[in-house]
Amino acid sequence: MVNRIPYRAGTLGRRPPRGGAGPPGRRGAAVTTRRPAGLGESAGASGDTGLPAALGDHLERLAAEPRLLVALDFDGTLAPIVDDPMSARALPESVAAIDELRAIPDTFVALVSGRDLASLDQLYPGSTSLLAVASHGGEYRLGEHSASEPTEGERARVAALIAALERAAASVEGAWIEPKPLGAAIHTRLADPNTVPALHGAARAWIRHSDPDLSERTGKDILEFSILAATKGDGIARLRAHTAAGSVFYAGDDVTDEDAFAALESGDLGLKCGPGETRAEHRVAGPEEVAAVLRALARARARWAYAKTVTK
Ligand SMILES: O=P(O)(O)OC[C@H]1O[C@H](O[C@H]2O[C@H](CO)[C@@H](O)[C@H](O)[C@H]2O)[C@H](O)[C@@H](O)[C@@H]1O
Repeated sequence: MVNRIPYRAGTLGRRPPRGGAGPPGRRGAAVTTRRPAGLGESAGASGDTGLPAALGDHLERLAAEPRLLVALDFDGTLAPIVDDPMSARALPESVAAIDELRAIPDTFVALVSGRDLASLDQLYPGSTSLLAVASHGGEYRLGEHSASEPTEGERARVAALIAALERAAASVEGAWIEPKPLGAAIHTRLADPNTVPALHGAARAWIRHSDPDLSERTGKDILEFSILAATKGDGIARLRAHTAAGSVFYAGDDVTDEDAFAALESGDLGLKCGPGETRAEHRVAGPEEVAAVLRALARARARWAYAKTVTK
């Protein structure tokens, strides 16, 4: 039986099973803390940041942008991947750099996540004072503006989806369902990988038969379905328009972040975190290295802001 213990007080939620449900060696395996090629090496490194020269130069150019948007994926980018999604936390070094950035005039920081807005707010202290795009572009909070609540009909579709996925996951040890306001996700990080294709097949068969208009997304040990087809690329476009930013920095680690990278324009900076195919221009090894990049960007941006005040 799948473990289904409520884990989010006051909202729908499930906690993944604890204690050895997963295949050997899976726990924590996704986090890479290795120094990326070029980071900390002198050859080709940029100034005193230790970053690869191309990345360091690009950060310097971005730092001098009159209006800058820094948009950041949460899981796997700010927060190392963990077994229990509600235990994920952004690295303190990244939070410190974000706080520095958001204090600089004409510098906008946004979280862009597949999580729903409520869970993002629960995990990231101070998130309510940042711009946010959640549910892979389906929910957002841009100052006064936020996405409308799902209608009664949409809620009924989501409830039917959740019930179907829970039925499908019930017999798969280690699999569990994360409900969201606009859909639901099947988590299989703790399941035997051999059991996953049949579970995904059963879910997709129900969707084909019962609600073929649902959109599907894949990610790290996760398969998600939503009543909205919005993407993180839509989120970037919305954020760019809202902030009137001249350039965008975006960092992300997973498949759905590719939609955000695809929405970047000339001069913007895409940073892929970790392995895997990407259309991002730059790459680092993991969340620790993302923190180093954010720190470098915050310092460069602060220098730029200071220089602007003294030359006025
Ligand atoms: O867009 P993101 O902020 O990266 O969110 C993507 C999904 O993140 C969460 O799942 C992932 O992280 C979990 C915690 O590290 C991990 O256990 C899971 O295997 C990953 O897929 C979150 O639970 C999902 O709702 C997000 O869509």
